[in-house]
Amino acid sequence: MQRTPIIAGNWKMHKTIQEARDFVRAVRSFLPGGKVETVICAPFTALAALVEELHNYPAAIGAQNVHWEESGAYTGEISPGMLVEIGVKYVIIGHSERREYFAETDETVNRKAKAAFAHGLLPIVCVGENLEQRESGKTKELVRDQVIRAVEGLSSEQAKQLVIAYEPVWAIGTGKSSSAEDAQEVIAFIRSMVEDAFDSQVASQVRIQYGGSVKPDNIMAYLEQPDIDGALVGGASLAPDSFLQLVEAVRRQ
Ligand SMILES: O=C(CO)COP(=O)(O)O
Repeated sequence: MQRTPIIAGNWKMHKTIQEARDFVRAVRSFLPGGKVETVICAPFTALAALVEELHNYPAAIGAQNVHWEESGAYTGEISPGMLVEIGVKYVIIGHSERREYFAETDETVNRKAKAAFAHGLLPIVCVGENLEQRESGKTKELVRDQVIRAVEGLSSEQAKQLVIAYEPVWAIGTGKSSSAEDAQEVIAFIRSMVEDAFDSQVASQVRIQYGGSVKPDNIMAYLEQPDIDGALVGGASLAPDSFLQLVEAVRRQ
């Protein structure tokens, strides 16, 4: 089963609407279609403008969070239907920054993933260990729990469309990326967890990215690994040049 690699920029809390427009105007005519899927995950305020700017260009837009309810007394939250209404296709769920600073749990990740699928949004579910967990040899145990709990109750059809991002917390924004071999080992393990939870067909179709200090000069090493289907990129997705270099690396793969 050939999986289309997916390169996603996670802008986190960066870029005003105008900055977002300037960015995509600089990159959009260089985006390849077909062999690579390009996604930009932007702050809520910039999403509608990005959808408009990228109309007829080969890139999808993602949000960085979503609530599981469709409406209600949830001050400050955004529902799946609201994102779909403006043309958003993906949503990052369970990023380690949300788990750490905003009390995201495996349970809320699961609720959000189910709600996203129910409304036609595709989740990019983030998992990954922190330094202490890694140093005490708990990486696989932790990642297994996060994956199994995230996919609970999803149908096989939904699970096939899932994107999982393996992002070791100690590698995020630190410049200390995981070695490609270590990332491959954990990502192959995640794929085997998906097989246990569903079946081998689902496991061969689910796309699993690496994230954590990915840059144009190290992305190739990850892409050469058999189970790594692209990258979720923070810092290096913020400048048009480095973003395009990352996309180009995936296209050439
Ligand atoms: O958190 C990340 C993507 O979601 C990774 O961030 P950096 O690429 O800046 O390390």
